[in-house]
Amino acid sequence: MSKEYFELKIKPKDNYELFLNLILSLTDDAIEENNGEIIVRSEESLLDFLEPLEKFASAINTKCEISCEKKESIDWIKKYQDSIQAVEVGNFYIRPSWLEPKEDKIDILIDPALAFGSGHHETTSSCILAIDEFVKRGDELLDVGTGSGILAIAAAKKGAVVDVCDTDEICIESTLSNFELNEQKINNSWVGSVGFAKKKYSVVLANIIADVLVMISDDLISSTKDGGIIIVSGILDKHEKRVLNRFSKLEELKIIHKNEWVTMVFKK
Ligand SMILES: C[S@@+](CC[C@H](N)C(=O)[O-])C[C@H]1O[C@@H](n2cnc3c(N)ncnc32)[C@H](O)[C@@H]1O
Repeated sequence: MSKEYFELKIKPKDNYELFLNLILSLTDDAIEENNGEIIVRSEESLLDFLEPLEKFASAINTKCEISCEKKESIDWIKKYQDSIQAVEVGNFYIRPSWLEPKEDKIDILIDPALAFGSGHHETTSSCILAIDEFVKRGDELLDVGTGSGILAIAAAKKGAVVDVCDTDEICIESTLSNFELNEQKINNSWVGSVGFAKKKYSVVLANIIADVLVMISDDLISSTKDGGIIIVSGILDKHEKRVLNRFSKLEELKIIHKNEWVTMVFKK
């Protein structure tokens, strides 16, 4: 991509069609028409157009504003990519594929997409810290509301055997492709919630809003093995007590507060 381009602007008082036809006959570059103004942009110089256009305007006795400016090109893709930052959470480094991995960190690749879960949100990063602390090699784990699959990928990288579910089909598609991108294996996945689980897990994760957690709390508990771990997040602190009440029969292992968000870890 060239660093500069030329922008030619022609705004005739009248005889607009005559100017437009002339421009169309002079250039193959794309032409923008905007409120009676004709704009041509090109990486080639358009300065040579100035004189003929001025002569044409005078020949047909039409007032016309004509200008040609050299402008700096903007690499929009690079600008967009620069706006997406990698994020470091405990031992994990979560990055888009155009950034380099970080030495001594567990690498997670997530490219921006429609599904939630880039690692930047407080709830996701708190869950990752909880996974780092409580998930062990060989754990059988269910990630409920997997979104981009980021938490399940973190758990798989710690050696867990992971199942995922989400009520949104796009999230399951996104999770499957992110598992491939991260060269990780997924054991099972389904569109739907924890109610469709066919076995009990040693770890059950759910980063969903408080109202949904309250609604599915019995299913989350019954899908967890005795002695297993439940990690729930997505809870605004004003709903903390309400969610805690639903898990009050379990042992409370850890409560993580990050800004106004709460993450809870229980043992069944
Ligand atoms: C906040 S996102 C969490 C994404 C990812 N796990 C993370 O931690 O970044 C919540 C996800 O839960 C899904 N979801 C909402 N209600 C659900 C339910 N009842 N059962 C399963 N998934 C649900 C949404 O589609 C969304 O993908």
